[in-house]
Amino acid sequence: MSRSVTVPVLTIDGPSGSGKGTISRLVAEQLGWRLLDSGALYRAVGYAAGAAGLDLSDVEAVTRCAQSTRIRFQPSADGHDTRVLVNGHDATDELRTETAGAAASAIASIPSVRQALVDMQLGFRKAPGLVADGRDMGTVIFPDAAHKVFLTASAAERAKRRYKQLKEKGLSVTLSGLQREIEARDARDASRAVAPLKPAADAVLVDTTGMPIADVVAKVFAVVRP
Ligand SMILES: Nc1ncnc2c1ncn2[C@@H]1O[C@H](COP(=O)(O)OP(=O)(O)O)[C@@H](O)[C@H]1O
Ligand SMILES: Nc1ccn([C@H]2C[C@H](O)[C@@H](COP(=O)(O)OP(=O)(O)O)O2)c(=O)n1
Repeated sequence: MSRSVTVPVLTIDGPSGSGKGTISRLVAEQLGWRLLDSGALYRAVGYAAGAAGLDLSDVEAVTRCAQSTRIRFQPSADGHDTRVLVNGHDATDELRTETAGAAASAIASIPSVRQALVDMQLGFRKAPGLVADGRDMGTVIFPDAAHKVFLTASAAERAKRRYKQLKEKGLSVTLSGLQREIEARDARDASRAVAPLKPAADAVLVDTTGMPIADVVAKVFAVVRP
């Protein structure tokens, strides 16, 4: 058995806007564990492919892009958030847009792109533990994780959360447009042949509709420290 397998992992999967990023960050802080934002990797590849002018359906070109894109997570100067550097460029703000989410979802349906990102994701598993946020953390990347959670919320609530979040960032979005985009992205993520969005058989399902963030954190924390 390799050493990394003994490092505990909490996987947090779920659809867009279910709270994965928020809850993962808070629970990782409480546990003192590392954090893997796997969605940022797919967003970074989608962004790099777009910046290089690639056709996102060109499987070979996008796969080469996934294999060669340098992605680095770095604490911001004030230490309050994490910046994502893509080939040396701070692309954090561009990566959070719904356009970047849609590009990520498109390239994430290519099996060889997913394969290209496996080792990088496994490399985050280091002591004292890892909280891994994504779509296939509990099913494909860390199937042996001791703790698995699948977060959900109604599509209407997830769209409202995303609307508020993007508005606060000064982006021009509409609630109805966002709900359509989120539902289209979830449908694509859930229906793809490889590593579709679905709960692991041994995941604890948490419906966060109407549930305050602190309550979700407490519920997820209790999965690891009952
Ligand atoms: N339980 C909750 N109640 C209200 N707002 C939430 C809740 N969980 C997350 N949010 C907010 O919703 C937005 C999207 O959450 P995020 O963690 O980015 O979701 P995901 O990573 O699943 O896409 C953020 O602005 C976050 O603060
Ligand atoms: N483990 C993962 C993480 C993300 N993806 C794909 C599918 C998602 O629609 C996009 C963006 O993921 P991300 O978690 O950043 O998106 P949300 O914050 O949930 O809206 O990437 C994936 O296929 N597998």
